[in-house]
Amino acid sequence: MKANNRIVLSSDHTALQLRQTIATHISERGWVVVDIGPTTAESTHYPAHGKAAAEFVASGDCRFGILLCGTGQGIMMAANKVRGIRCGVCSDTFSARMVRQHNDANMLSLGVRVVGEGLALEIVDAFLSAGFEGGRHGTRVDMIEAESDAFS
Ligand SMILES: O=C(CO)[C@H](O)[C@H](O)COP(=O)(O)O
Repeated sequence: MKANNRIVLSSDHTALQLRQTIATHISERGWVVVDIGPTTAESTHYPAHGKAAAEFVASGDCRFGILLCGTGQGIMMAANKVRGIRCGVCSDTFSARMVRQHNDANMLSLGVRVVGEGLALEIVDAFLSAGFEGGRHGTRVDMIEAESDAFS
């Protein structure tokens, strides 16, 4: 398994510029960026990009993933279809911290049509600097990961 300082980045056509800004920002902070595109602003389909990025995280190739689309919602939904992925959309730093501390999220999704660049970078920093608290939150995350009959 590769070192877990790797972060996979992807987006749809709406977010190429912010994706590049985030890539620069996190690489300056010591993360190894695995940017899987897309590389042109041609209209594309977020489910494919969300799934592709999620597979890098689910396989252990990357520790975290950061996804972007217009709202962050669609690409988050696609990522969460991949087993082992816990991806949250965040538009504020509190949620970004809590989705790590309480939900052990391994992917962050951002809406480029929702948050500006400065806030997006603060959200990324909040997400990456927070750690999972475990304990009762671990029990709940285990329930998410268990077969669906765990809820009955
Ligand atoms: O936010 C998104 C999905 O949740 C997409 O980025 C958005 O739907 C793309 O829209 P358009 O094709 O009009 O640029």
